[in-house]
Amino acid sequence: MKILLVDDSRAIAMVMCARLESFGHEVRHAANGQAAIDLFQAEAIDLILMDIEMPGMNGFEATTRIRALEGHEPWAWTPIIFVTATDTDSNLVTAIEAGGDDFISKTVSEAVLQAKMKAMSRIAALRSRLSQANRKLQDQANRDGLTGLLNRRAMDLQVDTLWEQAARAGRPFSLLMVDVDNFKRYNDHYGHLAGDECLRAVANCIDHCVQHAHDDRTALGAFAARYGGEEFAVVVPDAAPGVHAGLASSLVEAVHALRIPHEKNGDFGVVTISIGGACIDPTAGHVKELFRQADDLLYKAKESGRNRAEVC
Ligand SMILES: Nc1nc2c(ncn2[C@@H]2O[C@H](COP(=O)(O)OP(=O)(O)OP(=O)(O)O)[C@@H](O)[C@H]2O)c(=O)[nH]1
Repeated sequence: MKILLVDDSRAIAMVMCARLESFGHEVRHAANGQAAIDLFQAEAIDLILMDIEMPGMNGFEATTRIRALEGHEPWAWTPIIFVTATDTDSNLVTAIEAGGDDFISKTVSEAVLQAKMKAMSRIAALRSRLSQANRKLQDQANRDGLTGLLNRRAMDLQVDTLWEQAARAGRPFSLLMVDVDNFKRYNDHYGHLAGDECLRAVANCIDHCVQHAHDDRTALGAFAARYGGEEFAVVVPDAAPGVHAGLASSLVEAVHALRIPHEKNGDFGVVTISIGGACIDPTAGHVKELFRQADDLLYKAKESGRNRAEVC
């Protein structure tokens, strides 16, 4: 384990370091609370042994601050054991209240010190596995099972946040509604499984283009989501004028260029998409208005012959 030892006494720290290193641990030493926080932020620490009385920031305050830092990351938790010369009841209570997990005396025997750390590292490992599993679950809950894009629920949540940010910054907000053309006929002709495969390929193509626009900074922060069925949404939260129109055209071209056969898609002969795109000033309208405008324009793109984008 990488252990952060926080103690203002150089002599005690040297003895402790030697003991811990003899158990096979890697030790970092901080001489006060602030130095401990700096080291905690700079390195991946597995366990903290925290002194209480120190000049400047004491161990209780350092612990409270470390817990606050961990609060920004769901499920983050580093075991903190207070090590003190005065193991009074009130010190113990304050230590636990500050976010500490255990309390040992500076004169603790080697066997007890080693056993305590073993127990804490076991809990920390369990917690870390739980945290990974939760992150994975959270990610799965946000993704559409077929295409791997963000699902509608996750998109709605992101749009709410990004919309408010754009309103505060006075930036325009764009949305593209993307729909696969004559997709019912595709399913009817090639079968539902082939339809699934086709949706995956189209989603992948859209995602790739949008990611590219994000990476080359023409549409920073843009992302694609599966809106439902054979419909996708592309959110462009920070677009310079005309960016959403350019992105819409490139999506139409890119999906056409996939050349996925679709005999029942009019004269096109391949899978195509239609797009309705809108851009509005968030301070002057409601997000529902953005979706309504994009939907109306998607309808217009369908009416005008499909395989095209209608954008305002
Ligand atoms: N294979 C497959 N089909 C889906 C999925 N979700 C929706 N669909 C199908 O998508 C089709 C959409 O049909 P419509 O809404 O009539 O639209 P369309 O045939 O694409 O016609 P236009 O939009 O007017 O070009 C329906 O047949 C749905 O069953 C899916 O996950 N997999």
